Amino acid sequence: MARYARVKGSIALITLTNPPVNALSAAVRRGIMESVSRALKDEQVKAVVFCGENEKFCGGADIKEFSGSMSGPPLVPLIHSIEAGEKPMVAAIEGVALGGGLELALGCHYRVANTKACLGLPEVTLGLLPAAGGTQRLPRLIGIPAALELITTGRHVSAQEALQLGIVDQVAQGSAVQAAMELALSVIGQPLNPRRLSLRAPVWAPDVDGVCDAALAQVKQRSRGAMAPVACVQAVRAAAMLPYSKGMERERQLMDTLFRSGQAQAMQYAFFAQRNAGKWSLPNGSQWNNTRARDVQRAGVIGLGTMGRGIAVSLVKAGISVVAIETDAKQLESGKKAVTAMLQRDAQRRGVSPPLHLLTFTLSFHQLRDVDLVIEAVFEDMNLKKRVFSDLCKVLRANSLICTNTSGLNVDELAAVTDRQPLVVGMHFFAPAHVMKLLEVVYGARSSPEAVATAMALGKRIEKVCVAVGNCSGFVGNRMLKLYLDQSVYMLEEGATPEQVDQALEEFGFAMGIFKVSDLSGLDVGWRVRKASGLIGPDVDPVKPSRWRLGRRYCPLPDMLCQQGRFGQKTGRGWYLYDSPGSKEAKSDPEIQTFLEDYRRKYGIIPRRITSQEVIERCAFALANEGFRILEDRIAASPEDIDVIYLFGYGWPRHRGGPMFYASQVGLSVVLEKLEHYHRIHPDVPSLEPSRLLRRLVAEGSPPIQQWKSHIKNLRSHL
Ligand SMILES: CCCCCCCCCCCCC[C@H](O)CC(=O)SCCNC(=O)CCNC(=O)[C@H](O)C(C)(C)COP(=O)(O)OP(=O)(O)OC[C@H]1O[C@@H](n2cnc3c(N)ncnc32)[C@H](O)[C@@H]1OP(=O)(O)O
Repeated sequence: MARYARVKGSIALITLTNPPVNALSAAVRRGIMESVSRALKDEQVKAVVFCGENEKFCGGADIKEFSGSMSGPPLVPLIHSIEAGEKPMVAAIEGVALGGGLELALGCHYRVANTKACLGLPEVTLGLLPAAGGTQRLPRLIGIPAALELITTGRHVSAQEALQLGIVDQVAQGSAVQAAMELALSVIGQPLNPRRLSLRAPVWAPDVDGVCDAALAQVKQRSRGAMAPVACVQAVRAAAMLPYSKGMERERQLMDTLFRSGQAQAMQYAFFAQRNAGKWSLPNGSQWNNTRARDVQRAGVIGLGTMGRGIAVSLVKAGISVVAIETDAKQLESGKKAVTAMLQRDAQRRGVSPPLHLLTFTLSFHQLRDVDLVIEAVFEDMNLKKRVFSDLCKVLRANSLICTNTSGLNVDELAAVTDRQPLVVGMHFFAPAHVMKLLEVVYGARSSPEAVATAMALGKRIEKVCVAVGNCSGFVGNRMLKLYLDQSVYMLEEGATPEQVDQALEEFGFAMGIFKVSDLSGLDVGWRVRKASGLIGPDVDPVKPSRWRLGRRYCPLPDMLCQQGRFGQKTGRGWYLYDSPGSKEAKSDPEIQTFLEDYRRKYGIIPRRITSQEVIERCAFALANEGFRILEDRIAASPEDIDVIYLFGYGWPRHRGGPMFYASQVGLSVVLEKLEHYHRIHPDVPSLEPSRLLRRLVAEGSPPIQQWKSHIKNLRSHL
């Protein structure tokens, strides 16, 4: 899996051949080893150039191999043999040089990239560190601070930035391979020791300890509880303090620990889950590779509130013309100002001009007559949305798609008011829509595969991580979220404080606890939904609202907060206190403590101590349990899809893989036992009753998550 050729008389060209990204599988490593040895032996060969097939240098180690028993020549000695070779070795970097790919290039004596190349050490995003010498060679090449930044973030850099940092020696306008061969010819006979990074002394920098300590504090704050960023700092610190061979030992020890950690498994699972989500399938057998998406050149966006603005920005940035509609001139004007400002800020950051010519702002539905697709983003009200949908049918071309950005309303009910049910799908964006990566594409009972394919392709084009899901109340993400929120507020009733619950969740790895997130999103949003669904009405006692509604336990605490005008950050008060409306720093509010104590007294609840373990178990297992029900109901095609939704839409920590992966990692029988335990204590919370699928999987011997899909297929007929 490496091709050897002699070119220009004296150059050995070694081409890595393992499409699509020339990952360093055992076969590729063997191919490189044999080719290097051949080049070193061949007296005609005076220099060696490495490149990758299809203009992609190398995407790094083959991640799939990490989950099996690794065989073939190990990478570290292989790269060492390249560096130690007595002929100049030049890396010709086109496309990507990532992870082990860049480490291979760092083992070469020279590096040439073409203008489109991108380079990086993204191992940290897989729960690992660059363990083929990357943590020792890169600091010796570009210094401690720059290496720390690249290794702890896993950021990709352009060829131009790589040149400025000193990672590459040259950027070629055309072919990097041609340029590398010319460079190779020009350096024949020159001493190689100064080019061998491993021979360089540890890197001196003023106050190395201080720099590393600051980096450590930063990574701990940024990725709570994640081991890999911490290990990356420790390995780079070793490059500053120790000779190369000792630094390599440290790199290896740290990698061993990470490699065996559940976190690395979780993050590698997340890597593949994200890519598999794009390979959607519908219950009728239509799927990503047998359905054609339609081309979308022009789109309409109805409603320029927070969501509509973000959606319009995302579309325009991808080069799609947008007709943006509002019903009232004042709202249209303020929407126009906001969208324009967002595009201008983005363009300024990227040093380009804002694509404002792609935007039309109008009050008239008639301007939509030529669009290929419309995304409705009006207020979350079924009747209003139905009116918009039937109005759209009067002006749209017969073959234009209608998409709704509802966060949980019935897509079939909306489709039923149109003249084109097959062309109606949900596109559930997350706020702010131009920032958040997740898009749930919701297919209804009558949505055509073509409509789903079109929404998925459009989502990909605007750089979203898209997951196709079935139609049910709340779809996947919000259906599960409801139960997570329920558990959180029940724990407040039972004795916890918002601070305790949030702290437990943040220690688990969430960037923000659930109560801080609720304050950020606005408590009035859920209040309105509960009113619309009939959970709150005139028959509810305003003094002592019932804790039992629609046949199950109900916690009125969030409603009571809203009645006090505590809507969260926007009103300066919610579960926490803020200095002023709109400010972001959450402070404990003694009034909330008193409010909770009064509440418990009123209902005769004796508060008890709730541990962090209970918080995590009740929240995470309630989520996973509903995930199992979602799989039973065929609303999600796989546990991976559910996990991707939680990773990209709900801040689930990546080093925990997602709620379904977490359940598999904890052990399905443990999850089952815990749910049985909590359901016994809280029989009035039906969602804690273990799902049938969970019971079945445990009965089947708790297969690994990768096998659930086939078990679900077999089990479904028995359920
Ligand atoms: C028992 C104890 C032992 C402990 C000690 C062990 C020590 C072992 C020493 C190991 C040495 C370490 C070496 C190194 O430091 C480690 C690494 O290199 S880890 C890998 C680092 N590389 C990456 O993280 C890059 C990952 N890939 C990407 O970011 C992107 O794929 C891309 C390269 C930017 C391309 O993006 P796109 O064009 O958008 O394409 P896709 O992302 O859709 O990918 C296409 C296709 O390729 C598959 N793929 C991509 N990269 C890899 C890879 N590195 N390995 C395997 N497969 C890869 C991807 O899954 C897609 O597959 P498909 O979905 O099409 O099937």
